[in-house]
Amino acid sequence: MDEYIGAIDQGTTSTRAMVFDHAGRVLAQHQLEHRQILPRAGWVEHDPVEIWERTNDVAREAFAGLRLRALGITNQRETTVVWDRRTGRPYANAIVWQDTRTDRIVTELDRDVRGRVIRQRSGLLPATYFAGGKLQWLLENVDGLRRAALNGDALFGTIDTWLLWNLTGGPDGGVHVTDVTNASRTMLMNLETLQWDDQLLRIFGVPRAMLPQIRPSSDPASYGRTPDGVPLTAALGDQHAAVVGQVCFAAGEAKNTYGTGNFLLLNTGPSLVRSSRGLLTTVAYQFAGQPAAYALEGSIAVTGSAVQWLRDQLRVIATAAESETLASKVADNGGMYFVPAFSGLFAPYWRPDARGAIVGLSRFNTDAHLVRATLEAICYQSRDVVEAMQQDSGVTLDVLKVDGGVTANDLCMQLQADILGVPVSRPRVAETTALGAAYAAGLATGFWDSPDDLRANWDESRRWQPTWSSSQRAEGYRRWKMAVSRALDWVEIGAA
Ligand SMILES: Nc1ncnc2c1ncn2[C@@H]1O[C@H](COP(=O)(O)OP(=O)(O)O)[C@@H](O)[C@H]1O
Ligand SMILES: O=P(O)(O)OC[C@H](O)CO
Repeated sequence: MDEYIGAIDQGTTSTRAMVFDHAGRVLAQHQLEHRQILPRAGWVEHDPVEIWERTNDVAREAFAGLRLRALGITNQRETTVVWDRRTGRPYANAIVWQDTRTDRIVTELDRDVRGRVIRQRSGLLPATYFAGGKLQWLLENVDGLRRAALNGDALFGTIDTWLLWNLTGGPDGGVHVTDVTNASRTMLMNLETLQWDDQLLRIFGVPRAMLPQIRPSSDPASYGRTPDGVPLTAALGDQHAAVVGQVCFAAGEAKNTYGTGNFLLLNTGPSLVRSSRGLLTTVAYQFAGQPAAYALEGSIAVTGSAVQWLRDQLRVIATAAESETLASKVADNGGMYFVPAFSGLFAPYWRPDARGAIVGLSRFNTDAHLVRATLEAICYQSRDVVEAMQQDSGVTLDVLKVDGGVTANDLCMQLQADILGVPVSRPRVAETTALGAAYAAGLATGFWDSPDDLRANWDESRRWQPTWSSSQRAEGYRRWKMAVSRALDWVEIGAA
């Protein structure tokens, strides 16, 4: 019987299980959404038990009848779970990466020397986005949690850790591990030693006893086996998995993933590049027995989720795909710009005080202009991070490799090429996140021999060339920057 590699991709909006063959082709897949719990303005939660159940459901469907040589896990990053090691019950809902309840915590940290320590040691910056502040909030607000953490009963994990612990037996001996890419998003790991950092743990008041062990992203020995005996040989954050899936193994190679948010990562090789323009330094991946590869990252909080907002809250479209048909009815944005700063603005601005703004409205505007402005906002935000990345790294992109759910939208990809002035290239398998987790798992078991083996699997399905004149591009970007300035200084952090 032939053998394949399985992947579980636990994303912000849905969970997918996929099976790949040696050529990187998809053999089977199944996907299920889970609830977005929005208890207050700015709060976003997931039910960890629901996520675990969805994971089981999609795995059962996709893996049925197929023999798996190994399984890789990839996940939404930063989302924070705490649970009881004796029962497996979460102490609270998971706090999702988009949640802004920690804005006061991080704003205070940035006012003194602690902000500098966080930047220097973790490669990140004080922001609501990362796990450290979320864990501090839980320790301060959930009754009995700090005591349970100190005596070793409470465990912390990002979603990789939560799934791996459950997959390997839960209260009956489940492994409590994370990988180096997920750990690099907590504000608790030292980016040079790749270990938890005592000074960072002190800043956030986090007891060491609740933390998982940090392991390489691809490793035959780190992650145990599923109840069916399939070796779990890889775990990595979804954006890092997409770097692997897009075979960006050389320094200077980059990809942009368009999902709930957008995440542009540039591989910088074994050297750690620090940004002076609002990008993050992060671990790209680490294969067992090798040094880590680092990346510069531009994270954008709201892109595909703005399309979801049009669908679910405003109801101007019935499906995400309809955004393309409606936006195609108009030739341009009709003067309208939409800055979807629902969680403040992430890279390169890092402004928790920003909120969504629609500007330039006149009576002429229609729902089609709003939808087109939403697609343009996805692309303008990407241009902001590309500009910062090119200046910080000295690398000039001659093509942008893209993937993720939004890249199904051909109009949006054409707009991206027009707004950037650079061709945009989509691979045959746009599910590069799951593919990257499968690659990392397969490399650990010898299913693939080396990263070079994987390059041969990458194949372009479509390329978009820029069509706008340079003056049109410059004028559009100038207006976008004006729109961004209108979205700032809205939330008065610290005001009662
Ligand atoms: N045709 C489309 N046009 C625009 N956005 C789309 C389209 N199809 C899906 N999306 C958006 O893509 C996102 C889902 O992409 P996906 O890569 O599955 O995200 P995630 O991994 O964050 O769950 C959703 O936010 C959805 O609104
Ligand atoms: O689940 P996605 O694809 O929206 O990715 C979320 C990111 O990992 C958040 O940092």
